[in-house]
Amino acid sequence: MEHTELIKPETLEDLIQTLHKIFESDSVNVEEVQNIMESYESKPHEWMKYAKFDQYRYTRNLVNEGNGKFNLMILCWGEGHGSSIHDHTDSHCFLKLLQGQLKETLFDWPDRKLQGGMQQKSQRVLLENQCAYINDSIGLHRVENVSHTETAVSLHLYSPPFQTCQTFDQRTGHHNTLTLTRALSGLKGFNIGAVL
Ligand SMILES: N[C@@H](CS(=O)O)C(=O)O
Ligand SMILES: [Fe+2]
Repeated sequence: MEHTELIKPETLEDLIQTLHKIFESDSVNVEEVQNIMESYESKPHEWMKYAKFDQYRYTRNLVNEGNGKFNLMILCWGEGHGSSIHDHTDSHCFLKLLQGQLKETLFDWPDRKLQGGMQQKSQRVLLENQCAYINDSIGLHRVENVSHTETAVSLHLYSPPFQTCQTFDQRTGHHNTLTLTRALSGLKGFNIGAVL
C-alpha cells in the first residue's frame, strides 16, 4: 500500500490538503488518517467560521467535500448536548476534538432475536486534539458533551460520505432511519441530537 509521507499539518487548510492526498488512493489506511488528524493542533481562529451553535442540539457544519471521497464536518456541542445511539452507514468515521471534551459510549448492535435493551460496552472521554475512530463492525456509539459549563467542538471525517444513518432506542433496540443535515441552524433540518 502506498503511504503519503506524514508531515504534521500546521493549519486546518494544511490538514485538508493532506487529507485530499491521502484519499486519492482507493484504500483507506485508518491509522494514517487518525495520526494525521491527531497531529493537527487545534487553533480556534482557523475553524471559528464553521462553528455555529444551536440552543437545543448539536449542529453539523460542512467544511469540505473531499472530492466526493469524504465529508469533513465541524460539529458544535452545547452544554449537555449529545447524539442518540447510531451507526455510520458502512463508512469510516474519524472524530477529532477541537475544543472541550466529549464522552463516547460504545454499544454492540442489538440482537434481533433477543428483544430488549442495549447494554453499553465501554465508555471513554475524548480530550482536546485526540482523534477517535469507529465503523459499523466496531459497533454503535453515542457521543455526549456532559459538561454543564463548557461547549465542545469536534472535527469529523466520514468516508465515503453518507446522508442517512440509523438511530437506536437503548431501551428496546429498535431503530429508525434518519436523514442527516449538513448545516443545521435553529430547529429546522435533522440530526441525531438527543437532549440529555
Ligand atoms: N456521527 C454523528 C456525530 S457523533 O455522535 O459521532 C453525526 O455525524 O452527526
Ligand atoms: Fe457518530
